[in-house]
Amino acid sequence: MEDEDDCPELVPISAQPGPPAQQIPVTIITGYLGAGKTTLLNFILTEQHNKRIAVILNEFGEGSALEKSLAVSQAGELYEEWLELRNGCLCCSVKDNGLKAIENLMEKKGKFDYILLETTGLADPGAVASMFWVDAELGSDVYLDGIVTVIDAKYGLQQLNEDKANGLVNEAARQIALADLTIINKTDLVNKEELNQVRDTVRSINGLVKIVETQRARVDLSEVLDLHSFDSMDGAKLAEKLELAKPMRPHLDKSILTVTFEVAGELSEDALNAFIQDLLWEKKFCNKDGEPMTVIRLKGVVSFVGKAHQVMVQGVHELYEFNETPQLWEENLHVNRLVFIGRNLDKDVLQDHFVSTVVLKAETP
Ligand SMILES: Nc1nc2c(ncn2[C@@H]2O[C@H](COP(=O)(O)OP(=O)(O)OP(=O)(O)O)[C@@H](O)[C@H]2O)c(=O)[nH]1
Ligand SMILES: [Zn+2]
Repeated sequence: MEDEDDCPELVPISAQPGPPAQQIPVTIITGYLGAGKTTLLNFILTEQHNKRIAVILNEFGEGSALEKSLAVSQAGELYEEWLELRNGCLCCSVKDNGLKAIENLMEKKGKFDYILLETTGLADPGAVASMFWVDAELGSDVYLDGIVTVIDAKYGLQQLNEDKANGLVNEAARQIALADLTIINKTDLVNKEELNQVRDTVRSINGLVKIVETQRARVDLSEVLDLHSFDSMDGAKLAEKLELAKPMRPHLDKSILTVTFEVAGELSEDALNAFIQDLLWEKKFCNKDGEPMTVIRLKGVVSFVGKAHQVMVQGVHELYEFNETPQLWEENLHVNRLVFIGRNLDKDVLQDHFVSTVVLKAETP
């Protein structure tokens, strides 16, 4: 990790619990082509609310120098601003230009309360998410609040089932895997059975995700904004969410699924770092068929030896961090809860390895 050539994004970061008060939340809105992302953004922008919401639309065309429209809404009124992105790709340019532009704009126009960022239908929201996540830790004005994935009730299943060449992960499934909230939209186009199937499939991929169902993406704003999915406020909710994540049979071939386990005891922080790095970076773990495990999203609440407070684990692709939460452990009740969303995951392999290498002081609950 001292190696300058290493990608700096791979360095684990420890930070203070919760977002600093002055930071502005960013919610990433993703979803396959035509699912209803723009419909959702337009709905949010024109709804009456007391927030000044800025929207970044990532719908760029060809070419190098680009201007992007930045819609800002306040109390149902829309303003439009332009921000310049030099490279065609939002992922590469937003870090330098996009955030700068947002900061400049806020200097001119006053602070926004909220930023929504729509990614293109085929984008990997993980790439965009990790960028904001790291930047927030570097003292940026913004922090990542959550990833919202819109799925088409009628065509979503088909999109999730599409096989990708070379064993690549299907984008639609990846978007569901990373989601903190999934909006199943266009429920007017399906019957109850079809809707159940979509819901079950979403749940089988991502055992933690919150699901809402909409027509024309009309959703209660409180369901979408301020999810706090990446800060320590999420830790307390994890036990609750795990109740949802009952083991489900995968619906799709080679599909992404959720694996969770609970292990009582206190952990070695170094060993957990090694375990996660072997899993995320080195891809050392394989399932029983010898296929390497790929983790797309990782969450957990863990107990480190000598730490009275619960520690939240968060991971997106190869980036992860530990955050100490304000929550204290009860004596002899250190229940470590871990959630992995990804491909070729085998619970027994993961749990056995975790128990034998990471747990320092075991407990029998
Ligand atoms: N029947 C029906 N159509 C909808 C609903 N929501 C959105 N649409 C339509 O679906 C189409 C696609 O919606 P968009 O909001 O543009 O989808 P998007 O995800 O932003 O699409 P891209 O940016 O092209 O990936 C539009 O014609 C919408 O009017 C719905 O609930 N029911
Ligand atoms: Zn759109």
